[in-house]
Amino acid sequence: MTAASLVIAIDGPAASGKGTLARRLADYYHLPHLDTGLTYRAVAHMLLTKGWPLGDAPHAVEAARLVDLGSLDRDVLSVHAVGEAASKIAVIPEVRRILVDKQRAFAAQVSGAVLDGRDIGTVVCPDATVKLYVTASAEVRARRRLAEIEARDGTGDFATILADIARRDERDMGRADSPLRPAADAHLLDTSEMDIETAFIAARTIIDGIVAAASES
Ligand SMILES: Nc1ncnc2c1ncn2[C@@H]1O[C@H](COP(=O)(O)OP(=O)(O)OP(=O)(O)O)[C@@H](O)[C@H]1O
Ligand SMILES: Nc1ccn([C@@H]2O[C@H](COP(=O)(O)O)[C@@H](O)[C@H]2O)c(=O)n1
Repeated sequence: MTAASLVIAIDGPAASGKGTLARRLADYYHLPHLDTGLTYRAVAHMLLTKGWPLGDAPHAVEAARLVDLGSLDRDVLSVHAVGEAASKIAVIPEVRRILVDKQRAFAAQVSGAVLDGRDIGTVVCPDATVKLYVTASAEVRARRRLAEIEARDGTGDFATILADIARRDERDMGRADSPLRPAADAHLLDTSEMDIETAFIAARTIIDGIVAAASES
């Protein structure tokens, strides 16, 4: 195996730190990165902008077809309401099928890629070189999210954020199509007691071990 075929699949619940880790790993291994959550957010954002109900499957499918991976605007899509809406449209199977096709095309680049989301190791890239399932307790995740919000605009309520995270977990883990769960061959990374640097080193240790073992075989 060469670095050219390195596909790193990262899954985990909301605010577990998978995006932060994915960006660090992509930079370190010189790989393109796709935050697949942004693709679901883009669909939700289109529906919200047009005033269409989130349960309106035909319009959601139309919006999914229009998603352009090169034009995902993190600043616009990262607002809380869009994330909530994204987890509601993410239950629509046809929307998932369209977005998964686009995500697979991204993963198929000659260089390899890093993708993070909820179903990367289980559905999008079942043959990924390395699968990581990043998690942390709901309380730790809520604390991190609160710190992030406070750093941005100075306001946030821990209990509300914790309730949001619990609701999002329930929706993402409980849906019928592609529920969030670790792939059978995923490496679990519980970062509850790790800072960002420690989690990054732990992930690299796993990845480098897999790459080295594959190059010896
Ligand atoms: N190991 C860590 N220790 C402390 N803070 C962390 C750690 N990992 C990530 N963070 C911080 O936690 C917050 C959430 O991280 P991040 O956005 O990467 O999570 P995520 O899993 O991608 O979330 P989402 O799926 O909701 O987009 C960020 O503010 C990030 O800086
Ligand atoms: N592979 C994925 C990625 C995301 N989702 C859904 O989108 C919501 C928003 O994701 P963020 O990571 O940007 O917070 C998320 O709650 C999921 O419902 C998905 O289903 N599959």
